[in-house]
Amino acid sequence: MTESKVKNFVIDFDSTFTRVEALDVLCTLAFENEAEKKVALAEIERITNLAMGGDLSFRESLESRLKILRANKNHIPLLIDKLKALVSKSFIRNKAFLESNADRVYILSNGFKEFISPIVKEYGIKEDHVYANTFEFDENGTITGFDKDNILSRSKGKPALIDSLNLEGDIYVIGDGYNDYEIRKEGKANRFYAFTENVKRQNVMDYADHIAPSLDEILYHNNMEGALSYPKNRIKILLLENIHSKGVKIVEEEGYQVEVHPAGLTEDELVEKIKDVSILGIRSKTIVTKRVLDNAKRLMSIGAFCIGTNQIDLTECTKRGITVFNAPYSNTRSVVELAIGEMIMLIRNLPDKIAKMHVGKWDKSASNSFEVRNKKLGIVGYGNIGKQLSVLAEAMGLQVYYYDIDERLPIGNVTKCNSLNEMLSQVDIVSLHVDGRKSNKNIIGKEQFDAMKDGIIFMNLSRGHVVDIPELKKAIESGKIAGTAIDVFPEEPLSNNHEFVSELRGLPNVILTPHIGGSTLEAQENIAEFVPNKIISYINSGSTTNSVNFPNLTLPKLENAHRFIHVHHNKPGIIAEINNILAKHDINVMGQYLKTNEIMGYVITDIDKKYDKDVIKIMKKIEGTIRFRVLY
Ligand SMILES: NC(=O)c1ccc[n+]([C@@H]2O[C@H](COP(=O)([O-])OP(=O)(O)OC[C@H]3O[C@@H](n4cnc5c(N)ncnc54)[C@H](O)[C@@H]3O)[C@@H](O)[C@H]2O)c1
Ligand SMILES: O=C(O)CC[C@@H](O)C(=O)O
Repeated sequence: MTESKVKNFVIDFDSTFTRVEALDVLCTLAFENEAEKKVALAEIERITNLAMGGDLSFRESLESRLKILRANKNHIPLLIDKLKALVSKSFIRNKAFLESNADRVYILSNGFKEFISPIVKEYGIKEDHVYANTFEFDENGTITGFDKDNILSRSKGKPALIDSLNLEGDIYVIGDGYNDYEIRKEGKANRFYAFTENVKRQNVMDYADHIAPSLDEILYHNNMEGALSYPKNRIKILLLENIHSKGVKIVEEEGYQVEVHPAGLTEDELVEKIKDVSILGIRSKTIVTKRVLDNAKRLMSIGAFCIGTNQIDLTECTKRGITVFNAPYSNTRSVVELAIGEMIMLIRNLPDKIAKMHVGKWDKSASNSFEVRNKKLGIVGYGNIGKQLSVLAEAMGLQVYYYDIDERLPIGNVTKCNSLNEMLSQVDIVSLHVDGRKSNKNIIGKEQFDAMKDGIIFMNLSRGHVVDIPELKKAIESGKIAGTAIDVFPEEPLSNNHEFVSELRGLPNVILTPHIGGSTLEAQENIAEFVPNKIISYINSGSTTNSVNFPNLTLPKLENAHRFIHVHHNKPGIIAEINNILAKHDINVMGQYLKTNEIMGYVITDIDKKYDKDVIKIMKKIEGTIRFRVLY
């Protein structure tokens, strides 16, 4: 068929316009007895799938399903109410499109007019554009069958009906079933979109001209203005390092194309993978280098599903207008609880005692075993974790000291120290909670171990590179350190299938844990909810609340406006230039928000719906522009 400018959209109803098969819902209404309902529903679903996959004629499938149903006229209003709440999300979103294109939108269904018409009417679809079967009832109102003369009740009814309509222009069929594809197969449509928002049938997708996970995708594919400036299914998100299923579910429900990988990736692997990725989700193992970012042409945002962001080249992200989000508090408590547990284990000399028990040695003695009460705990890095640790430690009777490079408000009765060595020389237990900045490499080395009291308990649950490991080993072997807990290492295996290699293996009274300070189910679940929601809010509205590298702007919801998002190098005059361009094009500004940091400026301008599209090209050309995006 040749393509014309007039586009007619022929839309299936069950599992396309609505999220469900209407007869399945009718079945749940018609059967009161649960056991019967279950059996009937399973049989109806089986028959529906046979027909939708093209393995059973539609007439046979309809007859069999209605026989099982034994539904009544009274069920129909209830069914309509249920279905109204089950319209597909992208159809609800694009109601305005359906209304304004009512002359070119048709519903073509093997379902029943009695419930389809009242539902689609609310979306502006005309009564005489609805083609479907009609029920037959007996004198008691029981549904006994359907109008056999209706062309749609016959096999290949859909192509025959379209043929009879003699529509002017192109015909684009949108549906989830083989019978929808048949219209194209019979040469009665220009294009068949396999609609997969609700169900995915491989044998239908295989025949499609285009697979459409939403109506937004179809409108975008046809260059038609829908509710979204960019369909979500075109946004690919790559989630690495076993991110909690809750996070995966959130981004799937948002409509993104999701790829999940259980382990971290090497730089080479990531360089390949990142090419078509718009959002990257990682934890602490994946190193996002400049080389990775050079290959990340579509990357808009990175989610660190953890606290630390030292594994990401933040400066390079900022230069490219890529936002980075993390979960700054979600696993704080988990780390603190582990630190408390470990300091008690170590001060009682438990790791060695436990190991002996496992080889049959009974070593009951109090030597080298102490209480933590009244001991002095030194915290290096008095940030979120350091502070929370100090609160719990004080509650257990420890005297807490801290050292931080920045000014930090002491909480409770803690003592602030003016230098690291001053603190190290007086405490019995030291716990590191500094951030992972590069300059923190080996902040604990020979000099610091020498400054410590003999028999100290030493713990690092922050970042591996902050401790000089060979010097730590010497301090353990010399007895300077009586007990050690290390959760983080300069080199960590990429996955559980790789060996853990460290010179700390096998040393006395040493607890080695595989970077699990934040690995509790509570923390992982919190993180998996927090980070995706920040990213989604950024993609949908431009809000950068809690971003690690962008100026933080919390924006109002976009309503009845277009939003221009302009990211630029922080230099004078850009906002004036933006506003001059808008004024020259007679664009009415409804709101404007600006925030800068030392590297970049972030300007959001909400404008009236109608504007000259050329302005987009001009905005992108403003000198110093890093990224420009339009939202509606
Ligand atoms: N083991 C785990 O599983 C796990 C879990 C969560 C967080 N972490 C790590 O724990 C660390 C602390 O996390 P947080 O949420 O408390 O971070 P935070 O940013 O709130 O606190 C870090 C503190 O360290 C201070 N600091 C930085 N360098 C210092 C130095 N050289 N000397 C003294 N103080 C210094 C900072 O000023 C800040 O107050 C981070 O490295 C984080 O990545 C590890
Ligand atoms: O879960 C992880 O991989 C990292 C945990 C921790 O180091 C963090 O930075 O939050």
